[in-house]
Amino acid sequence: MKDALRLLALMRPQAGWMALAVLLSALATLAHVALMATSGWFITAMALAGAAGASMNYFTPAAYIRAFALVRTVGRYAERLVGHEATLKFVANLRPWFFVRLTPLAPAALEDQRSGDLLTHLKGDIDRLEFAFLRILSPALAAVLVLAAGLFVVAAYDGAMALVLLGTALLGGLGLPLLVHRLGAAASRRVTARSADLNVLLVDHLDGRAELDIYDPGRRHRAALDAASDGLIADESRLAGIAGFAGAGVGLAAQTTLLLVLAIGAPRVLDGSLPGADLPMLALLVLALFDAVAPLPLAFQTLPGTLASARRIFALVDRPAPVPDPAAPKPVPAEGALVFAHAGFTYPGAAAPAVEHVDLTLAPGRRIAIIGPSGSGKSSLIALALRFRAAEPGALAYGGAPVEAYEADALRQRMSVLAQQDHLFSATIRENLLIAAPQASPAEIEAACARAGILSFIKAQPDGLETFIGAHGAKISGGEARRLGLARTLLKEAPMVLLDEPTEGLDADTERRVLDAVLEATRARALLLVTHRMVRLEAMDEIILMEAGRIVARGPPAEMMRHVAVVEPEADRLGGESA
Ligand SMILES: Nc1ncnc2c1ncn2[C@@H]1O[C@H](COP(=O)(O)OP(=O)(O)OP(=O)(O)O)[C@@H](O)[C@H]1O
Repeated sequence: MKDALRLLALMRPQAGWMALAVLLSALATLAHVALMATSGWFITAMALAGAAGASMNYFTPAAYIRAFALVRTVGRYAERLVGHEATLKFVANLRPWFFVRLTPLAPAALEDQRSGDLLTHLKGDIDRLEFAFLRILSPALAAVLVLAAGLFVVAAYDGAMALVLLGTALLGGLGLPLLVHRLGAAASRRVTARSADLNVLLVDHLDGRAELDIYDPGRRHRAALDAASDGLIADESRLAGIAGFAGAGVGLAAQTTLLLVLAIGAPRVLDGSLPGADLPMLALLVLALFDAVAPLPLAFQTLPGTLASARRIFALVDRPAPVPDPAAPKPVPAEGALVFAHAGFTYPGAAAPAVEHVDLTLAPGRRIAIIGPSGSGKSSLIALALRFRAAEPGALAYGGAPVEAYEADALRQRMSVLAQQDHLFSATIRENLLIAAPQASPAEIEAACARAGILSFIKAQPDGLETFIGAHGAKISGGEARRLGLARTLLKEAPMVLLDEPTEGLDADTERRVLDAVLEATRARALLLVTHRMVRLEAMDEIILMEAGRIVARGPPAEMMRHVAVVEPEADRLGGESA
């Protein structure tokens, strides 16, 4: 119920359009009902007049019939137009509403999302919410209006007929939908959950198809995918069966009403208390009224799945942002020192802190290398710098003010970052580069690519910068992808450059050349270099050695190289377990 009310509240800005759509829908259906009733009356009256040899004015009823037909057609058209306008306006608000709430959650609060889950939220769940008005709310409200008007008219002719209509309309319009809801609620909710599960399995299956070929010859993953698909098909078949049963039920209710109206009206026609032409009019009127009832079972059937989608969406957007932005953010200074003051951080649910008591100042022009074994907290420091995570305990400051005083996105504009798992888009090399600097000139692009050691590769491609690199850079090698990511990082003119393992996957020669170029390109900027590899560290101002989240040693290169040599005789293998 809470979810339904919240969904209705989301629709409130479009309430005017939606009310108009409901009114037009009711008007079009009522015009249809009136058309049927008048036609029934007219044909019978003409037949009776003909049989009696009397003459009658057929201009007026014919004019009514034309008018009702016109109103029905124009009404339906206008109802579709206004209904879809209302839905489109709702959609136009709903998607940004979702994105605005989703963006601050990324990446920290979305880590537990399964691959493909977000896609399901965006596609299946949001789509279901979009149609909540057209498929559920509008038919239900229009049916109430149409049936109330129909009952009023029928009651004016015959109370018993009105009671019959009330009973069968309640059966067909409420009893049957409730039964459909009861029979199909679990399946409808399962369809929502199973579509999500199927998407997750499918995305995993496609992403990991090479690993599955190697490690899953028994095709267990494929079997799970098939089982999920079969489950979904079974539920959808069940819902289709129930929908068919409901359609037949509404038809039965309509025909039964027709028969009962005839049974009640026939004696009255015979005793002269009801004009002969009025009986077919009433019979066709009640029959046509069931047009308003027909969509209700499906609306009730759709309801649980729609509410399940609403619940999934609300559960996601209600997650607290890991690092909320301030209400009145300060402008971020163009340059400044990034200071970690006794900073610590523990991942939710983790037994031990990933970062503990870190003091560090990354001032303009300063170069700091962070080294340490795998899992020692190096990347977590970068996550703190980027405000993807908030330090607790301790604090971070930039330009003299706590980082919490700034909007996180604005602060990130001062940084250029090569993440450990840098994302390459399914796009061309040029498009991937321009994400960092949309205005970059061809000369700047070329310079960044040359520094990252990827220029000759790009030039060797038949399509050059227009080469399409595939999903996650699947069409280029790991080392090429790393260098492309680095070129993108160097293209952005930010005062702070944070590089997490920039030369991972490069051979020793290329590594040295690339690092020299990086050091040259970032000469006037602040550089934080996270690395396992002891290459060109002599060019750093400070080297920090981390272990288990703590800084265990720090100092200028000459001193630290000796220290590292003691800590780790094979310095190039700092990532090993023994470090
Ligand atoms: N998103 C996360 N959720 C929970 N724990 C995490 C998460 N990311 C990292 N950790 C844990 O935090 C600790 C520090 O990880 P971090 O990635 O900062 O280490 P690292 O020094 O960068 O390692 P590597 O050199 O292997 O990249 C590790 O124990 C790791 O398992």
